[in-house]
Amino acid sequence: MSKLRVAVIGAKGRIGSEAVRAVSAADDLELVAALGRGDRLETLAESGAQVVVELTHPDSVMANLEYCVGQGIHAVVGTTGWTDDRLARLGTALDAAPGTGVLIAPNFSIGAVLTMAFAQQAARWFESVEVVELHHPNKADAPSGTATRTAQLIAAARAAAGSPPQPDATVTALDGARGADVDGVPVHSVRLRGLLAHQEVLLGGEGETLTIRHDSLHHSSFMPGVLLGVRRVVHTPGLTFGLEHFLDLG
Ligand SMILES: NC(=O)C1=CN([C@@H]2O[C@H](COP(=O)(O)OP(=O)(O)OC[C@H]3O[C@@H](n4cnc5c(N)ncnc54)[C@H](OP(=O)(O)O)[C@@H]3O)[C@@H](O)[C@H]2O)C=CC1
Ligand SMILES: O=C(O)C1=N[C@H](C(=O)O)C[C@H](O)C1
Repeated sequence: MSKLRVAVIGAKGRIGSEAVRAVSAADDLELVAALGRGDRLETLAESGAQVVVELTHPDSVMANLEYCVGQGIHAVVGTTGWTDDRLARLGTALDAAPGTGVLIAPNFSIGAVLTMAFAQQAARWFESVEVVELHHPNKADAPSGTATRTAQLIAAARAAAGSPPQPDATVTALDGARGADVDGVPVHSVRLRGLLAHQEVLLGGEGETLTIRHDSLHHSSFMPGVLLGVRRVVHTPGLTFGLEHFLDLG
């Protein structure tokens, strides 16, 4: 059986270098290109890459994906910074490239995907819910893509259940004290040396609280999800948002 030809963009980065190792070690995959900043995107087509793993920066990801989709190269994307406008632009590019698949995964780790699913499930049963994400201080963006997605899923679940807005009697506050408002869910971002990627979803009701916490302690936590994405995206045309669509969560 021929191996799937895979390239990594952002190959020298924290997660990109781990992805290079994981792809190289997989028996059914062949690493055909590993691009860093300044390298020519044309290398991707020249190398015969079938799937690109995009792990760069919110300022770089759109141009990289537009090139890949234009060439009919499938993509697995971990880079953050997804807005409705960007998703619409990517959708337009994909419409012109039938058969090409793109997976955008706000988080590749199974624990983080489950955290989002559990939070979505729990959200309607509690009056209050807030998200706290904690990351290393070299992270480019805040809030994290995972926290933004978690808050959006929580808000959608509450809206579907007809939950009222959550109570908050704050009348005076320093700017930022109540976090960022993502669809009505407060999201708080901590940047601290020594951390990698962590998230807590705090839910509160009358006389009880529930905390759902996930910790990524090493970039290897993201690799089973990256490899699953690579293997599945070639059979999944169009845009898939969230690794949960490639998992049977029951
Ligand atoms: N979905 C998930 O599970 C995960 C997602 N991420 C996300 O992945 C992204 C990268 O994170 P991280 O590895 O920590 O960041 P790093 O800064 O460590 O790595 C990014 C790498 O991409 C390079 N780069 C930037 N632009 C380009 C470009 N146009 N072409 C080629 N290479 C480029 C950077 O080069 P230079 O240093 O010169 O700028 C750097 O080497 C972030 O958006 C992060 O949030 C991270 C972990 C898990
Ligand atoms: O930058 C990181 O490190 C991470 N980024 C992703 C995010 O913004 O959610 C995934 C994970 O949290 C690690």
